[in-house]
Amino acid sequence: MEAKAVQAFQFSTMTRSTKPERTGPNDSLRMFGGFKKQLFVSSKSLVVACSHNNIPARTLESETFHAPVDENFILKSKSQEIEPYLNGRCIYLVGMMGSGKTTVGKILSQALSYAFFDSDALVEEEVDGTSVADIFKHYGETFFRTKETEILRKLSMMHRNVISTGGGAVVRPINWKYMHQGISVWLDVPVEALAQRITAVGTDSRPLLNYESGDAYTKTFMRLSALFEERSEAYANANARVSLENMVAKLGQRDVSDLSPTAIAMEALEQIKDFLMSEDGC
Ligand SMILES: Nc1ncnc2c1ncn2[C@@H]1O[C@H](COP(=O)(O)OP(=O)(O)O)[C@@H](O)[C@H]1O
Ligand SMILES: O=C(O)C1=C[C@@H](OP(=O)(O)O)[C@@H](O)[C@H](O)C1
Ligand SMILES: [Mg+2]
Repeated sequence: MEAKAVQAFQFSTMTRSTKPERTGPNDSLRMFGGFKKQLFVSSKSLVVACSHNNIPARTLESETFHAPVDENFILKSKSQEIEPYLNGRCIYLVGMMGSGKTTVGKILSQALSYAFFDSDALVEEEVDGTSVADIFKHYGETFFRTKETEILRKLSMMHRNVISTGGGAVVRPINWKYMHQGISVWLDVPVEALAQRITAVGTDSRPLLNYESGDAYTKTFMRLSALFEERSEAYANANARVSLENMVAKLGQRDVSDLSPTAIAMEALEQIKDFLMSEDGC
């Protein structure tokens, strides 16, 4: 797909949330830390009308996940706080299969009014709509990785995108050359939770998980554990890290399964803010 086509693709598929309409006359001052930026926010709920499907939404939806308005209010406020400091740089989500890159990426893109791309989907498009599983089956993993690198090269020339990468993108150093044009965020999810999520939806779409014997969960857990062992150092190259285990401790939640994709998106913005401040030497 030529860069021009990718740009055209961006505009044809871009789903930008429209500017939020604030409600309530009594704006109250609420200091959001970080860049000592004062954000006047309405004391009432924030109605976010998403252009996606032209359905005015009281909540941002990502597939089957709905977040209460207050979570979206905070998400939008945090994104407005850091957006000026991003200077249009792309956000790359990295992490193991099942870590929520695609789900959280869509939510982040809406909050930042960025376009959203899933690198797997772009690879499939590049191979005439062939699924990732069939690309692995008919052309092999090396062919897939070459296409993945080409897609990341083209995306690195664009701005204002949230890009959910495939779980193996971190393995090739050349891919980091492209992802470091933007800001990379590692969604660090315990392998047990990954195995539960992927077992719930099946492993057919993830060809690297179809080798172990045993029941679906055990097979998936064993394979993910082996992959994580190989890759954990590569994921640590990311500029920012969202540790769901740290979130559980910080928020006093019982388990990582209690963390909604929107809450994880908020934490991602928090970690991006910390990275930006470290860049500024704050
Ligand atoms: N925070 C979450 N809590 C529970 N399930 C989640 C969460 N985030 C994603 N999922 C589910 O986990 C599966 C994998 O999510 P996905 O976004 O496809 O991950 P990735 O792109 O990293 O492989 C999907 O079924 C998705 O609905
Ligand atoms: O971890 C991996 O090597 C892969 C992860 C997949 O993407 P998700 O992380 O979105 O499942 C997809 O790129 C392919 O099956 C390879
Ligand atoms: Mg994905």
